[in-house]
Amino acid sequence: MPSAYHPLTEEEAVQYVRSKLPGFFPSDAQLFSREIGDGNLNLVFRVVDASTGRSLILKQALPYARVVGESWPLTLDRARIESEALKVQGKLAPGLVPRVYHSDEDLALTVMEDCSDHIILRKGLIARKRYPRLAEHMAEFLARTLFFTSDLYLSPEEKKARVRRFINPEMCKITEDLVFSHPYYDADTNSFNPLIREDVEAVWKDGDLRREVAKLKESFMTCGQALIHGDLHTGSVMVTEQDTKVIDPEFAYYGPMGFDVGAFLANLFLSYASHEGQTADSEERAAYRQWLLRTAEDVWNGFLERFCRLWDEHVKDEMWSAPGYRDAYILRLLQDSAGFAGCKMMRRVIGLAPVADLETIEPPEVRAVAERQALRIGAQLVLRRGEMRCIGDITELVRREGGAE
Ligand SMILES: Nc1ncnc2c1ncn2[C@@H]1O[C@H](COP(=O)(O)OP(=O)(O)O)[C@@H](O)[C@H]1O
Ligand SMILES: CSC[C@H]1O[C@H](OP(=O)(O)O)[C@H](O)[C@@H]1O
Repeated sequence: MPSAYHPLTEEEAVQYVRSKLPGFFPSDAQLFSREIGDGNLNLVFRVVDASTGRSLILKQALPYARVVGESWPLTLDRARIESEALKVQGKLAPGLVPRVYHSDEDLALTVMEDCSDHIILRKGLIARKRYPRLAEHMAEFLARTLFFTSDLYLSPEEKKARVRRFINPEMCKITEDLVFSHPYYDADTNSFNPLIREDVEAVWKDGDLRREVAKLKESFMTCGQALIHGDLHTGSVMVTEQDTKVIDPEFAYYGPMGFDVGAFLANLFLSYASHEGQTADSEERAAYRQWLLRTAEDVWNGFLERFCRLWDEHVKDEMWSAPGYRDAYILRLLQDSAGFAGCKMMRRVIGLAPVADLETIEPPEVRAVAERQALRIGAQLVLRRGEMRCIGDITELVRREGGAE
């Protein structure tokens, strides 16, 4: 750990900002600081000038996982990765991530644009809000960040230099454990609704499912296709009706593109399952579920259109231009996305770090209905990913497996 490192207090966050970003606030401004972090890992301070309302976010990594405590030590290098990834993404997808004002490797922190006029997408989805521009923005973010960081665009030398910069072994290990291993056996970290124990035990005994998840785990560990966000769930996206910001890329590394696409789709499908479990008016609930699936389709179709356009404009390598290669690449990406989406759904039902979409459903009997749906959808996405030919096949599967029991 760098000797200068210590976790800041709210007061120290103010002093830090005054000394390192002297022009940001007037020197006589009265600054207020509050720690607002609600994620699993880090401190997040919001510093505000009360008289003008001008503000910023200072995010600092702790040397352990906040959600567990000091017994789970964690690399501070994730703050460097997050800062660098935000800068790369900000260049490739301008306006779709918070601007970085300042980074400090010794204190493991990033000072960035305050997006507090946005809300965390997961909260919006729980409240059944619709976001008309979300699909377009996510399609743009995914297409541009994945295409321009891959071998399709970069020279082999530049690509490998970037792979080196974004080696992120400790954060990848968390995903390898929590997404691809622990949910598939009786691991200590698992935590699930006791009412679905039979369904969870069926997952643990399902040899076909475990074999297919093992293949996806191998792909996560070995396929360095592009600089991926690495944790693109709906808690990592902040929204207004008109705007979208992707935050929190501390899990970024060179991995399979389908892991990002799949993560986002998975969280729309988790929301889909969660609205089955709610007790609100059924017509409104059904209409909202349709909006979620339409959004998933629009994300993929928007992504596909942009990705193909970028391919046609920028791909120069003789071999990447071989007949049928682009279509084969995209089909594999769709099928990978389906498989990764399945894993990301099952981990949120069985493993550590559940999602509020499901966790907040009361009583537990109603929650269990939604959780079983999520498990069924997740398992079928993994098992049948090779049959998926277009996004409609995926949403059809979600509709079928997400029906009443
Ligand atoms: N740039 C930002 N602007 C406004 N709020 C933010 C910003 N970054 C993070 N937050 C708030 O802090 C919370 C935790 O941030 P996040 O980056 O997800 O932390 P963690 O890595 O611990 O999960 C978010 O849910 C959001 O409420
Ligand atoms: C102990 S880390 C668990 C879990 O938390 C991360 O999410 P976030 O930082 O957005 O809260 C990530 O999904 C990890 O798998």
